Amino acid sequence: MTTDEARGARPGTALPDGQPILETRELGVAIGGVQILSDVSLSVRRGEIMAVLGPNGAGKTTLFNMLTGLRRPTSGRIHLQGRDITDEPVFRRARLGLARSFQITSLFPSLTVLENVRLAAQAHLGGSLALWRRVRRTDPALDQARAALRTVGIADHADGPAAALSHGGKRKLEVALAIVGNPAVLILDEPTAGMSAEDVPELTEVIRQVRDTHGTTIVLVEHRMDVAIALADRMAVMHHGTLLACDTPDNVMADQVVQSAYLGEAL
Ligand SMILES: Nc1ncnc2c1ncn2[C@@H]1O[C@H](COP(=O)(O)OP(=O)(O)OP(=O)(O)O)[C@@H](O)[C@H]1O
Repeated sequence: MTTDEARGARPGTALPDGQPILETRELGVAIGGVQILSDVSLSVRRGEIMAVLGPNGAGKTTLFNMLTGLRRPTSGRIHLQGRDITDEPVFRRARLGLARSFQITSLFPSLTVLENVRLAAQAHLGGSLALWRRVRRTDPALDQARAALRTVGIADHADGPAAALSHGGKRKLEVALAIVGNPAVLILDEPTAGMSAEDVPELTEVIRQVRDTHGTTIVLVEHRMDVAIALADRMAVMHHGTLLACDTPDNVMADQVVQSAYLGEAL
């Protein structure tokens, strides 16, 4: 474990507010000789919510995969809290403070909601994953799990099976699993995907709560413009594998280049 990792659950908090916490520099990736992403230089400030959006095929998922370590870029670098993480595997990025949303499929459906989050907390704390271990008077993993469930607003469902949660409840559980280690940066891949329109405002409020109560920097990959506008301090618009604009929602919406990129493209 490095000094940064040993410093605790939120490594590198020495950077002041507003400073870049996550940066890509001239990031590119070619797959099978085809350039999928080119020259993406994105700077995410500490404590902001940034939405990455763009039409289908713009390169959002590819960028998400490179930030989280699932895919290696073929050019450019990625920096987290001033440290080059381009070649770091997923688990080391997590230890350095970068968390990503989990898929619903990674839940244990027959375990309770609380047990699911407690397992994630134990993994972060580096302890045993045994559910049957003796219950101690103080269990940091359990405390962290309960706190995460309160933040996302599903504490009332803690003792019920994860499988019994509604779709919206499961999306909140995904957020709880991702925040349980108190990450410095949280990357969410289309957090509202598959949700009914009436459930969306509640989840966007949960995401805002995570930032407001924990100061977590949040990058969400989104293709719903309404969600991005409602949540984001800044929006990064991708188009054909390049970064077209990165600015406040108002400025992005007024940007002629962005408008023409979206004309003729189904959102
Ligand atoms: N493994 C791959 N092999 C070949 N081409 C790929 C691969 N992965 C992605 N692409 C291509 O790269 C481009 C960007 O894809 P990506 O999935 O990143 O876009 P996206 O913005 O996430 O799209 P969507 O909103 O539809 O999910 C697309 O043209 C896609 O076909």
